[in-house]
Amino acid sequence: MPSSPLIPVEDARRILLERAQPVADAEVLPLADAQGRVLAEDVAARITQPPFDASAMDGYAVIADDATGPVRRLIGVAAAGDMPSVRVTPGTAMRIFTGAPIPEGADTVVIQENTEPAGEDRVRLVQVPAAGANIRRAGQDFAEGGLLLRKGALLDPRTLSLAAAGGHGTLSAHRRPRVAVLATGDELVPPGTLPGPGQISASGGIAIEALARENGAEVISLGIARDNEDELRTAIRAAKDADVLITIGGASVGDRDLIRPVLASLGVELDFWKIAMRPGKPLMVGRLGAMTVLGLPGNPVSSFVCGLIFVEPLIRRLAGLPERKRTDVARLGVALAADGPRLHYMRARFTDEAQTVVEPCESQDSALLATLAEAECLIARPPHADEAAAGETVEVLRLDPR
Ligand SMILES: Nc1nc2c(c(=O)[nH]1)N[C@H]1C(S)=C(S)[C@@H](COP(=O)(O)OP(=O)(O)OC[C@H]3O[C@@H](n4cnc5c(N)ncnc54)[C@H](O)[C@@H]3O)O[C@H]1N2
Ligand code: MOO
Repeated sequence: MPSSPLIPVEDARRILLERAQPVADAEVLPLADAQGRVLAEDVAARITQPPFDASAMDGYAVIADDATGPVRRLIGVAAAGDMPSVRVTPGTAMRIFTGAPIPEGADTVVIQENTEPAGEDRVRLVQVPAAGANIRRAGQDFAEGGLLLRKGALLDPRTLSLAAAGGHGTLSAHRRPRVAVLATGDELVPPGTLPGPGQISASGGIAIEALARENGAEVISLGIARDNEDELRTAIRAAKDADVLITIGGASVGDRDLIRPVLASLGVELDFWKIAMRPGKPLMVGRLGAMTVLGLPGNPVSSFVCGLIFVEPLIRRLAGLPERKRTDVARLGVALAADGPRLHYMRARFTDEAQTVVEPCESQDSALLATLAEAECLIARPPHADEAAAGETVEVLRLDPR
């Protein structure tokens, strides 16, 4: 049976990504639940921060240019949470703590290390800084009504903290893209179930689900379906609310590779099937209404590499997140043979501390997960690349971008 032409990886990515529109729906969420999401609208400060002139240090609030001399009479204590009611006048000082409002009249704070006791209710100022020192001015951070965060901002620890400081307990964030994942194959048993004769553990789904979550998706796990058209159709129908359906396995040309006919029977329009990529050749991409459908190959390294190259950027686009930069360059520690017609992603490790020299793992068989787990990057060998000598520069994809 003749094989269909393989489409280049870059063309396949373009076709997949140019159609993907960020999820428009938004929901109002408590700050903690909004983590990792993208802000759906501009956010203005509800309050001014700091709300009052506040001391930045523990010490004494005084008048800097006070001609009465270094010894000041103590007139009270200002602690964080208090509003001091007494005014600092020439010759006086108020004990003050970090975060407390500056009392009226005072214009500087002398840190306590630069003072010493001078009898009952008196303090000697050993060194007085210029007026304004150690004071955080009201509104220095932001002012009520000012723009705090722009629509599209990633809600991460820093932006969540800023929103909280600005008086927000909830934020309007975009819904996470919903990604349904279905593993297929009569031979698969769920992780944790010991395989019987002829069976293997379904390891591919957990990787794709984890990768999807890591990139901002909500995962709908559809479990494992047998190689049976009716069972596959029923499982796939359960993905009807998903933005993306990912199947694993059954993508190739064997008699039990049923994904393509099953997707077609459900009305999925295929954009392409089979790409010039190794591993990952049998990848198929299509659409069912607004849902993007990806049929990943079954070999777990193949499905994972397809996950990195296609699933990750797709989900990030849908989630409104910027592309994750994985590409880098490194020098080869060993020579490589010429490449075949497919872009070859070779599991590899860096051999130096600085991660500038790379060597491929010994076996590149796409069923071997131990080499995937120990790999640090994938060497990307372009289709038909000539032999490469040790020392040549190659493109790599970092598995854990730094
Ligand atoms: N005659 C040809 N045979 C194959 C070709 C080809 O072009 N011509 N392509 C090969 C390539 S490349 C790949 S990749 C595989 C992919 O095939 P399928 O997508 O149909 O995958 P399966 O046959 O269902 O499974 C392949 C392999 O992976 C195991 N598997 C399946 N699902 C999982 C899972 N969730 N977790 C772990 N392992 C899984 C399955 O047991 C098989 O061992 O086809 C080649 N064949
Ligand atoms: O392309 Mo398959 O994914 O080589 O193993």
